[in-house]
Amino acid sequence: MEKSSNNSSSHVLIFPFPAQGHVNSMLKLAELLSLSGLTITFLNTQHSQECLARFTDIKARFLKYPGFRFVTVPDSLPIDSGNVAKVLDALKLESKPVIEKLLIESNPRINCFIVDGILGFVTDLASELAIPIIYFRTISACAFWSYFCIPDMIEAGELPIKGEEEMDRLITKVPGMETFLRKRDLPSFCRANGMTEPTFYMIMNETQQTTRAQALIMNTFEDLESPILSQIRNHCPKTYTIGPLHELLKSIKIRSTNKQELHQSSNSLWEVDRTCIAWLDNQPSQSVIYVSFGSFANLTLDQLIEFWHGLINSNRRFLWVIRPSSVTDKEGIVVEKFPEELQEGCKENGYIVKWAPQEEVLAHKAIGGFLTHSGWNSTLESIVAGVPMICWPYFADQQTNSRFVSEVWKLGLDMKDVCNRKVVEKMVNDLMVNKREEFVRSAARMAELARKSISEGGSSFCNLNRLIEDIRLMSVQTHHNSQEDNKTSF
Ligand SMILES: O=c1ccn([C@@H]2O[C@H](COP(=O)(O)OP(=O)(O)O[C@H]3O[C@H](CO)[C@@H](O)[C@H](O)[C@H]3O)[C@@H](O)[C@H]2O)c(=O)[nH]1
Ligand SMILES: C[C@H]1CC[C@@H]2C(C(=O)O)=CO[C@@H](O)[C@@H]21
Repeated sequence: MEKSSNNSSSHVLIFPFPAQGHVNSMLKLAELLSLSGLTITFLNTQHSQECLARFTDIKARFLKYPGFRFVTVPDSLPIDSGNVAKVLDALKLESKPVIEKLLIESNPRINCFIVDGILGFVTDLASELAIPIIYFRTISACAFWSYFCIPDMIEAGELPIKGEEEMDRLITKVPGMETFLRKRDLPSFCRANGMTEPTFYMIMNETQQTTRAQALIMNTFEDLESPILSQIRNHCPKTYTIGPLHELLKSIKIRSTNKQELHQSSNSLWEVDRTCIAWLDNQPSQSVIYVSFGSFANLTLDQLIEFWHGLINSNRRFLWVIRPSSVTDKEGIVVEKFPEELQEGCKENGYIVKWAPQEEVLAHKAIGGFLTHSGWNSTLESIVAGVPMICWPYFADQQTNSRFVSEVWKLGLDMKDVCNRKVVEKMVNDLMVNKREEFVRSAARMAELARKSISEGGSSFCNLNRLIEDIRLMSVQTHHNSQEDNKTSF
């Protein structure tokens, strides 16, 4: 990546939705842009910033970039999957004055605003000040495209879904997915109970607003989602695919430091328990299934027990991330202490942590499979590591991602809408033993394509350079505009 001698005037404001999957990928983009010499202001909520400061090396890491600074906005509401629309309203209230001040008063002037694709409320503000805005939607292209087609599905009567018996019916109004996308594979908010919620309308509207942005950034790569990307580009012609971002960042950092090995930095909002790496070191090659449901998903105690029996009955080794406060009883009360017999049963073949160094875990030679909620970062991390998946999608984009993992990319099995010990046991054994060969073959092929896309000359590598060049051009343009403004005001 070339550093420009004329960067000082290129100042980018970056603003993620305050949740792990979003902050993680937008920080990676921020680091890539910093490496190219751009000036970056990264806007976090107080809570995200405090967690990052406590549990990661971000302070030291970003100190290396003289043009980089963090700015915080006051906390809104705590994030959970049940109150997304309310969280957004509160975030809007808290962050708008801070953003307005940054856009008007920053020196050097902000000449590009990269905002999370679900925070479109800043678009009017940016456009009033003639500041170019780029959306970064942190989900897959396939999930984005199904959100985008919701108005067409409603018009055709395919939504709302009328009952459970319709769930396996194919959707006809998402171009490119007619042969495999069932109603149950649409983002969870499209389900009967979700469509009455404000979150459904909020996400549908945010997605439609994407066409107002100057450009769209996606953490994906052309070889993975090219037919869907062609559909998206009919509406958002300037779509930069720059994923898998974590691998692109790693390879550019390795190149720029001339080191073969890189100390893995995390962007975790939880404390990472590294003891699991020592445990993995003592396990046979490809023998362990890694189990993690990301940062939003909560399990009921009944579901936890089904997974637990399924894993133990499979006789496979497992490493399981159980986030603090992520299991509740029938009344919705958090369960922190699990039944004794479950803990006993785990001792022989399992290891449990509250939060793992996931990228490193997936790259470990002992890992042979991933039981995942199909969050987009986890899916990409698994693809890069060549690890096949069992998908148990929890909400949002995950329902669509899991369909692509199983039906389109053939990288694993989809356990959507089922949580039963017999099914868990069977799927774990299918993934790890019975059908292993076919999954490992396609996973290795896709990992190779991912690596190609981020290496020099690859699609994501080139798109990142294009993005950087376009941001530099924006700074020339906004500089010119502000001089014109000054002329008229004098
Ligand atoms: O023990 C753990 C568990 C997870 N992670 C990391 O946390 C991130 C989790 O991201 P993701 O897999 O995308 O899941 P969520 O945190 O649930 O992400 C939210 O944001 C994503 C991006 O928009 C969406 O795709 C998801 O559906 C949404 O739930 C990944 O980078 C993981 O490596 C760890 O480091 N350690
Ligand atoms: C808070 C969730 C609602 C939808 C968001 C999203 C998206 O971009 O559509 C992905 O996953 C979740 O983190 C967000």
